[in-house]
Amino acid sequence: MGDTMETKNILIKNATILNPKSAEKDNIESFKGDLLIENDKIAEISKKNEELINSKGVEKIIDGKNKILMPGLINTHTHISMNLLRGLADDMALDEWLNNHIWPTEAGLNGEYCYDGALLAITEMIKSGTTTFNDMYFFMEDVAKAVNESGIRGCLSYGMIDFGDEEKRENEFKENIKLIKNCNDTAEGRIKTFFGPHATFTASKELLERVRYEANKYNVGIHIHMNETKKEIEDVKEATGKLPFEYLEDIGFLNSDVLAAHGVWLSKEEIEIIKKRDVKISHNPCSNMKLASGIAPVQELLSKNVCVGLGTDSVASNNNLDMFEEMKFASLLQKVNNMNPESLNSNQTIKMATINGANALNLEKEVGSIEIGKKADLILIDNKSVNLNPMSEKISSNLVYAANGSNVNTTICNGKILMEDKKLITLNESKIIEKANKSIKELKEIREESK
Ligand SMILES: N[C@@H](CCSC[C@H]1O[C@@H](n2cnc3c(=O)[nH]cnc32)[C@H](O)[C@@H]1O)C(=O)O
Ligand SMILES: [Zn+2]
Repeated sequence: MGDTMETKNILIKNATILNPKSAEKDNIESFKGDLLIENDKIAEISKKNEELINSKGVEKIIDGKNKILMPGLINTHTHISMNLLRGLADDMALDEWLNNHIWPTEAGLNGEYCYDGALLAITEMIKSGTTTFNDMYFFMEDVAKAVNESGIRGCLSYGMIDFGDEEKRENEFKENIKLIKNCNDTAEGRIKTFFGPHATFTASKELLERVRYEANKYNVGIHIHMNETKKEIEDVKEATGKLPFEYLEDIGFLNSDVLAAHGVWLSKEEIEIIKKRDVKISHNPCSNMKLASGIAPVQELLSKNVCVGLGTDSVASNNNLDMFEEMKFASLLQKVNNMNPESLNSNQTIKMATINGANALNLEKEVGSIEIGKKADLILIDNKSVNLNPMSEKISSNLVYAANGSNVNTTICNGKILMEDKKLITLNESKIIEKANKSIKELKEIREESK
């Protein structure tokens, strides 16, 4: 790794600092100031007119003039190795997309392919300002390797599917527990591990019950797909006689450590269960729109103080990992759905992509806002970019409605610079792209041969 990875103390001077403060209240502050990073943490924040931070012992100064400094974005639902499958199958519903295209291609995956896809995704995330992602997939120790090498922060779970088959179930637990044992809290604490039961229509009751037991035992969270499509609701109702969240409530699965991706089709009763158990929701507007799954009742969930973070899902249903675009889609979708332009305003949307995401991943003590003592996961955005001018008085407005990932100039994670002035420090972009193209070509050949 390059020199900059070794940087200990960094001073960012004269930046416009945007800080979503708490997950509960609708408050975002912005001010001009300096910020000092010591090792992996935010050590000092000075507002303009206050005493400037003493630059003694500072090894690196970043000029924050004409830049917005904000927390790195948090993507609460991904399958990053699927970056290899970008554009593989578009314009169809989830059921057909998974069964006829995604799953048959995934059958040829191995650890090396997943590593290649993960690096492609991490490159895209660092370039577009994401510093934490929450991932569920296969070959997660290879994804962990990519996280470790790149310097990003990741919550990793192995996606468990048993379709009621006991032998498959045993294997899935073995894989997920191995991931937890080998990777939890590794990479200077940047990697956390979760259990990843795929969904209530692919995982049996036995699997789900055991996940609750093992999650308590290992003290890790749970990442699951929930209530994504109408078909799923009907299938679960037919199999269990209940709606998905009612079913999970009945088997004692739900707790504040559960992060449920999607939550599109929710009954009033299910929303009450989510609230009561403090289950976290990851909202994935682009994926939900692209697969025509439906519109999640985000405004309603937020008004009931349910924690809703933002996610992209994989690029096979998005088709990118740009959290700035995701913020815009999230906000606009709620507005048109409620026929109310005040729905999901820009401050609420920024919070979804930062502090709420941290809260959803049980990382709120570490990341998601700019507080002394938190990890230095920060991004700088060029406010000289043409699409950000004139700069609105309300900074969040420009960031949600006008910005995109390519406006990110510098990305810092765990106090280490991963991209400076648009130059990647830890990763070799052209090599990663070349390798990923080779891998997907091979994967397609494997699929053809197995037909
Ligand atoms: N161990 C499992 C792998 C599960 S990984 C997670 C799975 O979720 C799939 N996936 C990706 N996006 C979605 C979605 O939006 N809904 C449901 N599943 C998805 C993805 O393709 C992958 O197969 C097995 O043996 O099949
Ligand atoms: Zn998903």
